[in-house]
Amino acid sequence: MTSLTSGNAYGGKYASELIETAARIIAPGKGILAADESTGTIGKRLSSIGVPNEEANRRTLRELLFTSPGVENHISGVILFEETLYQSGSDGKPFVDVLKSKGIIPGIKVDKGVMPLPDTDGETTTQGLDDLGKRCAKYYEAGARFAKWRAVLKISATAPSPLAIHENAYGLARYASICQENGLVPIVEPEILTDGTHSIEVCAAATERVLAAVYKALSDHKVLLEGTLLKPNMVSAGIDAKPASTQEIATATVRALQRTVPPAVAGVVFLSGGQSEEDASVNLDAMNKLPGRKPWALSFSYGRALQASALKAWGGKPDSIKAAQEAFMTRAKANGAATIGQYKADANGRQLGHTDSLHEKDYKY
Ligand SMILES: O=C(COP(=O)(O)O)[C@@H](O)[C@H](O)[C@H](O)COP(=O)(O)O
Repeated sequence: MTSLTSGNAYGGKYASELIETAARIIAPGKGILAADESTGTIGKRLSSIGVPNEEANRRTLRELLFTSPGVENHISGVILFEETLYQSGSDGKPFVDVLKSKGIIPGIKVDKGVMPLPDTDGETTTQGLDDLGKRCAKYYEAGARFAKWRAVLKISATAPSPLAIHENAYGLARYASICQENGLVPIVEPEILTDGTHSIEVCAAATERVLAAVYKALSDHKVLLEGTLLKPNMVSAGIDAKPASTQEIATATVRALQRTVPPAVAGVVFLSGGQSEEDASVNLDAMNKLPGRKPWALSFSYGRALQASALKAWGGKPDSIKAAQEAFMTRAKANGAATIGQYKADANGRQLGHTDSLHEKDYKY
């Protein structure tokens, strides 16, 4: 019989392990916590609650998330920033071991941020390929089993331009290939920002063009799709346009995926992209409730939409850690239910602040 890893795809020593890791991450009812904010970004989050951006405070925030009672019931993987991969909790236990002891898979952000593409309308390319193989090998050794690389695209009269689409698609594909050679499941993240006044149809067309280019590039680089995850934006109207309905977002997003993402891809883990916590849950739930062909798991890899209420509830106060953990678990549970189309919208969401927009203009770093 032909093996799963033959054909035009990576079939090296990690092939079966990659397929297994990806399958564990997209277990029904579970998804990914993106806790990979770089030092600058976490600084913004901490300053919003009046907490200084110091290693001890970054550690406390991450520790409260990773040790929330029952976190393993809804979270299958956590994306870490390099500092956190090598950090230990207040009891001296390495965070990697804390996660592994709960059956949660540690992941690592490996991109080094974006650079402008000259002569474009503020478009960018992502950096970090040069020493990536060495870094992936080191991260695997440290316990990471998946990785994340974020390409950032935008919508304007001229964007996403053919140059930005090509450059970012091939950057993602090269990254994915290097990850697989080193045993890490690549999360392929081509994020189209929501900034703008464009309609949902414009976003749908741009998302389809970008995803089609990404899968052509992944094929050219012989990436084993079964050992990858896609982290796309949901298809929606621009932040300054009339908002689309939940049903419109769910339908347009699933249609864009159907048209461009091969069934071999293990799963799709959406980014929240500045949606409110409640919208991120409701939209994911609506996609999973939609009838029609969906050969991949539809799950989450949220940063802001999993952490915003927890951050507020914590406020940097030791006495509020339990309250912060409860707030985090409320969102983790909601999104876990949404992965199987069983989330019931939160009637109290407005009072609790879960419906506040988490959008940040021009979210690059
Ligand atoms: O992709 C992500 C999804 O975040 P989101 O759900 O949109 O808040 C995250 O991993 C972000 O990329 C991460 O929080 C950004 O941190 P920086 O790399 O900007 O510091």
